[in-house]
Amino acid sequence: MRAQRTVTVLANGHFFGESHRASHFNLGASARWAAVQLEARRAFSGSSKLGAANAAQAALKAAQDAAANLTAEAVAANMSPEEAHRLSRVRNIGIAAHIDSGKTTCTERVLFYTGRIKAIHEVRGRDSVGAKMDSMELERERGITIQSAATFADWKKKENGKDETYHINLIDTPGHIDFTIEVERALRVLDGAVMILCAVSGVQSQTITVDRQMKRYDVPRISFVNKMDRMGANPWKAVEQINTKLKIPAAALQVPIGSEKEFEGVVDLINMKAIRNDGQRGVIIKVSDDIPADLQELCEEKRQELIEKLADVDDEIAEIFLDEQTPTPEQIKAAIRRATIARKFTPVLMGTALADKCIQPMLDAVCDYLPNPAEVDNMALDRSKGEQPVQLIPYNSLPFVGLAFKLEENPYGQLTYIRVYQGTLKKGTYLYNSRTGKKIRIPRIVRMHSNEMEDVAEIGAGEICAVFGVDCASGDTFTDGQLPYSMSSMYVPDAVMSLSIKPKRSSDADAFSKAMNRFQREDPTFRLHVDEESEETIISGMGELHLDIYIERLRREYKCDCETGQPRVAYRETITRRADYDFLLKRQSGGPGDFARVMGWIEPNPEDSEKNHFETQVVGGTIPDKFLSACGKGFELACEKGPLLGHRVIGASMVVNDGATHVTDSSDYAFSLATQMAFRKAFDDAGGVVLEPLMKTTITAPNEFQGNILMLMNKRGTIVDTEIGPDDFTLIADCSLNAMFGFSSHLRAATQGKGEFGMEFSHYAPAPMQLQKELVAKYQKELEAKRTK
Ligand SMILES: Nc1nc2c(ncn2[C@@H]2O[C@H](COP(=O)(O)OP(=O)(O)OP(=O)(O)O)[C@@H](O)[C@H]2O)c(=O)[nH]1
Repeated sequence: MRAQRTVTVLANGHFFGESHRASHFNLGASARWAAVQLEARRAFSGSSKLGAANAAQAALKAAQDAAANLTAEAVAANMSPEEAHRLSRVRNIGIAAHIDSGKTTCTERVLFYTGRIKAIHEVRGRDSVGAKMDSMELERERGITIQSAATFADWKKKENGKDETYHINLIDTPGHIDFTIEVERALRVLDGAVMILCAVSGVQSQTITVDRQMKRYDVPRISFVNKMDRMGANPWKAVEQINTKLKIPAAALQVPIGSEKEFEGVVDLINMKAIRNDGQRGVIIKVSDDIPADLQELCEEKRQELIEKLADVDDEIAEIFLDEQTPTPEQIKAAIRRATIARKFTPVLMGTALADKCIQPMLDAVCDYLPNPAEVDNMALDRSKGEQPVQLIPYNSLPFVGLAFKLEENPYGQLTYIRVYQGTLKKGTYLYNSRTGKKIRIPRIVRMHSNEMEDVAEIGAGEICAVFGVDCASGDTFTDGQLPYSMSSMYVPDAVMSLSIKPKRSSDADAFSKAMNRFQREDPTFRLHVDEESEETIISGMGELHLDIYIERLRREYKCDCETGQPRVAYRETITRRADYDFLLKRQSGGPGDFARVMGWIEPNPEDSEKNHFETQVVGGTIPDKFLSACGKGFELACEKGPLLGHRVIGASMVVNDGATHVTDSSDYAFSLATQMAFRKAFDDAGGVVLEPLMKTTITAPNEFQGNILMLMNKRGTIVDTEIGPDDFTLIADCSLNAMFGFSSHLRAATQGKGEFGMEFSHYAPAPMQLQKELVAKYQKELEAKRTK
């Protein structure tokens, strides 16, 4: 008999909750959709008029079955006119970009032009008020966004001579990689995004990270080149880099009128009109035929480029192009919309938020080219059918399905942000948490406007809101109890660094634990554990800034000063060659003993250097199946705490192919333990090494500091790339995290405070031999001290 089993242990980052949302299913059909509508209608009229609960249940089930594998396209194409109209005016969007690109400054203009705020305040502005969306004291002080903030606004837009109002739910996200979870969860629930780029710097390191995140969640985007007023602004470089570095077909929809300080406005290439801002803070948009003569040729050329780019990604434009015809503005707009929603293209707009120019056309583009909630595939997993994906339909009348994507505590209590995917959320009704099965009442629903709230009685399908008094975890799915659905959640990257922490005063212990509970609940990338050996409390997170902010928040919000230890790196351990093992566990101590023999080999996992792999190839039943799963568990346990440093083992493969049992003394426990011991013993023979995280580090500073920075970096890592711009230069290097502790103060000193840097986990690589030796010796000494204690 041959028993074979495979266990895969995720090593680096994981999806929080269940599997990732499915993207596109091609089985959509009008007939199916008609069935959904018919059955859903029957279900609801049946339950209300006839009280025929069973019939309604059956009809609902039929609707659910018909909804399985339906595409968003089919849903949108067959929607009732009222629902279709309601949804066509809803946009759920996020603003994401590299640090300091102007996300918050842009959002401030969006809020002003939509009438949500009465005056504009700047990030780090002289009036010391700060931008609306940076509501946390720390954000205003440091001029950075730490938490994503949600708001909503109504944008009035002229369409065919009529005013049309669009309801925009907007999330402003942080740019620093340390707060990347905020971007992950925002993109998980949003239907579209505005990717902002700096007109001088173009695509930067964090733009690449944000791009990866947008791709992970299949989020369509428009691009906005901001800071057109800056010296050296060059939108064409940004367009080219989106095409080449991000590999997304992109073309500008506009050409700038004037440049740098003289930047006046843009020429809209679709309608060939000049657009300029006028009035106080640019509230008035003037559209005219007044295109400067010296721009005419460039506009023709760039319009042609746009059409050619569209012809590459859109069949209709391709046909027109091949027929040597010129598409109409309507045809161009429709093609941009189709291609953007299909994520085959990103239209590029430009302007300057700080100088109040060209933000309104960007808002128009959000409405014109980003999808409404019915145009996006939003899948749930039907647990009653082995987690078969099923399309959620943003109909108000269907049973409720929503995802809690963010938790936040505010002075009024625990706030849970929910994206409503299907059905209506009503105040006072009950919902079920699909993970815990718990029934909860919704006492209060609010729409968030940064840190302010507006109470509402209900929220329709496709919208975003926050609810009070709901006990749940980030990423939980809620239903009204009728549907056995759960939704995939967001990707949570692994922590890269940690430090020990304790309150300075023992009287602050309560406040400390309260704060820690809250931070962990709100932020899945912030973790806390008590080290078994040292009994210290260890916090871990995405970087120095991330942990710094929490320590500062402890001090400000909980009045709890803390002592912290040296930052520690999240090392990993791995093996470099194959080693065979034959391990016998035989213990007798009076009563029943422990007996297990396991044989096989360990080797580097050839499939994936960051994942572990377990396999059994036992022939003839020398180890029965039930003990083999205990061996698998033993392997997982052994990998959690590596033999060298007690850090996690990654990239190891273990095969058990033979062994022996004892009639009375063999047990799950004995086999699990024997496997752990066998693994530890073989680890040395298999060339065990310590791995350290290498960080992709990007440093930008004015050109005059190039020499200083090169000197700083020579000692710290391998320089991968340098880029010299008109004012600033950028250096990209692979650095060990160890070498980067305290780097911000060195950089400040070397650049008179004008340099900036960002770090992102890149990969694990063997630590220098000397460091490995020191670390192992220190760990063994600690173990020894503990043994003799
Ligand atoms: N010259 C110029 N500066 C701008 C423009 N937009 C924003 N800024 C400035 O750029 C800096 C960063 O702006 P923010 O809006 O905080 O950028 P952000 O992308 O939200 O920043 P993080 O969330 O911390 O990554 C601020 O000093 C702004 O005043 C612009 O159009 N032109």
